[in-house]
Amino acid sequence: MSDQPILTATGITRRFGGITAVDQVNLHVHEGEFLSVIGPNGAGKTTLFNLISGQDRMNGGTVTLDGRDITNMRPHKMAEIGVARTFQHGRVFGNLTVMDNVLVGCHTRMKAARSSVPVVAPVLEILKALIRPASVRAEEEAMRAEAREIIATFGERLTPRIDNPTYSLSYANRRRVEIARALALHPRILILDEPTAGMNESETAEMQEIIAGLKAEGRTILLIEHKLNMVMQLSDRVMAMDNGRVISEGKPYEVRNDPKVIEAYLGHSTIGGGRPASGDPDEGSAVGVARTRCDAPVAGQFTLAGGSQ
Ligand SMILES: Nc1ncnc2c1ncn2[C@@H]1O[C@H](COP(=O)(O)OP(=O)(O)OP(=O)(O)O)[C@@H](O)[C@H]1O
Repeated sequence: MSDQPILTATGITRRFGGITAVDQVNLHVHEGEFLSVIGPNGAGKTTLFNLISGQDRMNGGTVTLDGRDITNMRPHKMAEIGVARTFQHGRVFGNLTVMDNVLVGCHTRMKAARSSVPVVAPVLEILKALIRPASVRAEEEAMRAEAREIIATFGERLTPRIDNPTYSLSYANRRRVEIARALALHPRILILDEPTAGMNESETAEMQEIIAGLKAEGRTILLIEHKLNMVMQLSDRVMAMDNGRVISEGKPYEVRNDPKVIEAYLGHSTIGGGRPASGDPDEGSAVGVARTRCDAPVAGQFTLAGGSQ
């Protein structure tokens, strides 16, 4: 792992009306590091990832990638420079085939490498598409070969369905396609938002194996995940959030055993989501909405997940 972080987020803040969903959060990830972000529902994890990857605009703070300021950069530009992400509920192009979804990732990468001279570059692109010289055909074939290789990472789940439209796939398979498309970007950093949400036990185990494989390749990965066993096994470092703030950070077992983290999962009975913008912690309760914790870790998972290393 290198000394310099690839990605650094400093003082990230996002308010929604009176709620501070992400409050002065600092985060850094080193090359080849696997960082997981955990926390109860409404802690601000997805909002934080949305801000880092350009899906949402922050009220304050900065993000740098390889030292370059990418604060509030548009998502397609983020993708071009190697910030690839998947979404909590999975997003694929339903009418495109598995292959074409993955090719979208490849094309984004190629586009980033091409000239962006106004007028001239688009005209050249159109001419090449019409004439299709040998170099273009070779490039397309190379991209298809690469896409097939990436799809093969998911074994027999996707390869037999490579020419099927993704709307016809199972939910789990659509999530696999989403990761395949992200990998086609050759990302500097791969951001996974609950990649196993809605999956059964065996699908979860399979996905964990694939993510472990990506980690073994030395990829830099940011993960949000409620399944703590998975977090414990995959992560180099864990950051726990609650009410928009980082409440604990460190080795997986340190964070898991941190009383503040246990309290965050067990101690709250009400939620307004983020910490009230006024800073008054009692105001959150005033919203008076029951905390939805359908897939949040429960007490048992803290003790089940590997004792007290
Ligand atoms: N677009 C939005 N408009 C208003 N409030 C929002 C918006 N997005 C998020 N929030 C609020 O911000 C807070 C943090 O939400 P966020 O989805 O980031 O939490 P989370 O930790 O990812 O939760 P979960 O684990 O349930 O996905 C919540 O109170 C949520 O209701």
